[in-house]
Amino acid sequence: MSGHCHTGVKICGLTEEAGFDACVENGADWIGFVFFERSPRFVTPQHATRLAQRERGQARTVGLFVHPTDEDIARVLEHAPLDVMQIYASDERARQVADAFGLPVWLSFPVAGREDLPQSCSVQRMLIEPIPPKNATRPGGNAQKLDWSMLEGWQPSFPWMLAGGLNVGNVAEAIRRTGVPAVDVSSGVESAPGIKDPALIASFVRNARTAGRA
Ligand SMILES: O=C(O)c1ccccc1N[C@@H]1O[C@H](COP(=O)(O)O)[C@@H](O)[C@H]1O
Repeated sequence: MSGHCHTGVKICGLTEEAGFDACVENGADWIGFVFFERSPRFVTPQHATRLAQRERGQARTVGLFVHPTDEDIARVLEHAPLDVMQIYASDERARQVADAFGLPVWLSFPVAGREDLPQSCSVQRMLIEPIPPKNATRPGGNAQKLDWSMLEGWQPSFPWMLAGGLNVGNVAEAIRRTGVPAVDVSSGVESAPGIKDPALIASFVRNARTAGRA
């Protein structure tokens, strides 16, 4: 399944200038900053701001939060110019965050099977990804792939995005099989945890765009 003219691409977990610039040069739609201290991609709000102040092209910035308090979010927004907040939280808490901060919110939504897929979306977008492994130290960014067969024929009426274990070699197949309108990647475009590889970013964006047009 496909037929989209533009598959949205988010590159998540930028920590350094070369990776950030590669996102911009290759036309990524969203650039993600991880505000979760136990991640190898963690950045302070000040560091994210310094990166975001570089040329941003068409890209918008996404701040990733894991079960944040309002204070956690406010502390980041004091410095970092975010366009979107991606959060790991309950549906109700995500709605509260959207109301409190007036920014678009994407809700990370881990699923194990087709029966877990959301029926509705009370924020701006649902980010569908796998449930993390039992011993994982973070809820995402584990290079773990979802079983895409559960998404075949799924056509929700709300915006969604696919994350988890995507890379240069499999993103086109993921888009073709699921018809997903936007994809999100972190580990798959890295040379080491937290360090993005500009050449992999270029190939990932190109492969996603080509598949979306097919
Ligand atoms: O990237 C992280 O370190 C991270 C930490 C905590 C929560 C989420 C995190 N990443 C998100 O998970 C997806 C999938 O990552 P991957 O491509 O499988 O490595 C990533 O795009 C982030 O949105």
